[in-house]
Amino acid sequence: MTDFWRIPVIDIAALQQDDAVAAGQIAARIGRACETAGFFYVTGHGVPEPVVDGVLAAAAWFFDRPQAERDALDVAGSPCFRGYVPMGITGPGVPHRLLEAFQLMLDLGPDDPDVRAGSVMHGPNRWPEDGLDFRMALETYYSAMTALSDRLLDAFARALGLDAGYFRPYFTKPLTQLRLLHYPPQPPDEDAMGVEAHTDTGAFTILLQDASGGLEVRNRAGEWIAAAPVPGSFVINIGDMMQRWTESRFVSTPHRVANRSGRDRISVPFFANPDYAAVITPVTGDRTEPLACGPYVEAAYRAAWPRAARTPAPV
Ligand SMILES: O=C(O)CCC(=O)C(=O)O
Ligand SMILES: [Fe+2]
Repeated sequence: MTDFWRIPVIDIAALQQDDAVAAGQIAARIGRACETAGFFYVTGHGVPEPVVDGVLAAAAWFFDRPQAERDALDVAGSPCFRGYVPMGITGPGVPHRLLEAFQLMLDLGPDDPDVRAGSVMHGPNRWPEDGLDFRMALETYYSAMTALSDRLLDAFARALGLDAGYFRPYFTKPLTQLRLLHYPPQPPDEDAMGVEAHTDTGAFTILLQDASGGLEVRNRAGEWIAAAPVPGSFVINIGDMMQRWTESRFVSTPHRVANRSGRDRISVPFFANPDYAAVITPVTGDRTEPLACGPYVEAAYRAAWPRAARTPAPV
């Protein structure tokens, strides 16, 4: 497998035009990036700047609220992993993290069939009391990311030699999660990380990072490659599920964050996950067991936020 020492920047503007040849060329570049680094930047993505600025401003507003207000939205009070995750709260065996978060998924009311059935992955989002602008900024951003993720899914499919729409039916009521992350400035002598080395669980991630820097990606030689902020871009990375879906043709690469910028860092990952009911069988062969998406993502969420889901795990 080829190693990498830089993370490619790919202008995907042509994916939005009606030019199959150009789209094919972009898809091929994306495919090569997914096979080597498992990480790439996109520019020319068409997400309006005010939408991006809006979500960063919303995050700054939220993390500036009094601690008591943030705590009122604690994910521990949510039956479905939505809300605020205070600093340092992680699963068993995971070291303290210099990170707090706000997270949401599809916003589903009591009449939704999955909510009625008691699913811990489906339910309502939680919002601060005077947070109408906050909510609008996040919902607008979530829609923009959904549209971008559809275009990326089509590019992944083309890169794999599949029909462009191959992945779409797996993402009709997706378990996709949006998180706002706040990394306070890290004391130089503090050896805790914002996020320690890990791979992402789901299909793929669209990450917005502010100008602080601090994200690093591990190449196969074990060196940490900085994913420095590129203005106007998003960082895309392949997750474990897409690695499995492609029988490791696309790679899920370890990465970590330490905020040594001396100021607060905000990032906004959008974790694209298929539907609860989706069953993933490898696109390139049949050597791997099918994977039931819902239980897999649910198990990862239960491990990450053990206080959040009061409903007992399915047996
Ligand atoms: O904040 C970042 O830049 C990356 C965060 C991350 O890797 C994650 O939340 O999975
Ligand atoms: Fe990650």
